[in-house]
Amino acid sequence: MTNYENKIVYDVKGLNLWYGNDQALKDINIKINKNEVTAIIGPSGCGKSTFIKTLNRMIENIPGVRTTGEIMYHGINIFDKTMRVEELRTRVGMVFQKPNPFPKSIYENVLYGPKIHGVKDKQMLQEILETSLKSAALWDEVKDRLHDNAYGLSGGQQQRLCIARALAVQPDVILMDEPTSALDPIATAKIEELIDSLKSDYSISIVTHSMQQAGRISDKTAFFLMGELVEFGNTEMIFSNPRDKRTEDYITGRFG
Ligand SMILES: Nc1ncnc2c1ncn2[C@@H]1O[C@H](COP(=O)(O)OP(=O)(O)OP(=O)(O)O)[C@@H](O)[C@H]1O
Repeated sequence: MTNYENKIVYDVKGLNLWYGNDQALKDINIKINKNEVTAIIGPSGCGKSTFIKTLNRMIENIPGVRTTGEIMYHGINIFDKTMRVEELRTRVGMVFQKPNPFPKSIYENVLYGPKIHGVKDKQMLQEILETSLKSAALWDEVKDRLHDNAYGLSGGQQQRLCIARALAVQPDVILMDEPTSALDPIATAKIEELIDSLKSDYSISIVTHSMQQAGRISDKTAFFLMGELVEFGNTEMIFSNPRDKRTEDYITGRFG
């Protein structure tokens, strides 16, 4: 394998997806790299959420969904019978638009996954707790109240807790579906800083409605329109010199 191939986490080939009779993704081909932030942009209803929810097969929870094509994850098609969905979802964590901590303590939220995976050793759990909260830039704010209920945290802190919870099971991909849309500008800036620091260890794909945000934090940008991937490339290029007229119209605010 060349270094280039080693860099690829996802190689999506000819992906189509239908909700019943309605096709929501059309012949998507895209490669998603390690140590990069990939922004998924496009107008409402173009298939952004559908696409990232397909990457960890979360989409299958919705009845009537059908897919064709391949999503190669480190060289293995995630739709193969041999792929264990639980394992895939452990390796590919997800953070949603609205922070969704469990109604439990901060401690229990972070350690929920590791405990389910059978980690019992107290010292190991403590290490996972501390590392995950530090990586999510939340440790200093919560270290003295780890056993307080997560609902007592601010929205931005809850979102960072959800990121810590995702990190605790040692994923290699983090999918984020508009993770800052429910947050104020200061909390948003913190999450953006965090995303930037996390990319040295993870591959991050983020759906965002904010082109400014895509410009600030992503290395690559994928522009979706009506279920198609219209353009994909270096963020700088997409924003300064898009190849497709539809991309240009969208980024210059002519529609969407
Ligand atoms: N559960 C569902 N059942 C049927 N159709 C769905 C379902 N979820 C999404 N769709 C349809 O699939 C298409 C893509 O939706 P999706 O939510 O992926 O778009 P999006 O780009 O993420 O939109 P938004 O920016 O508004 O969140 C839309 O036409 C939507 O109506």
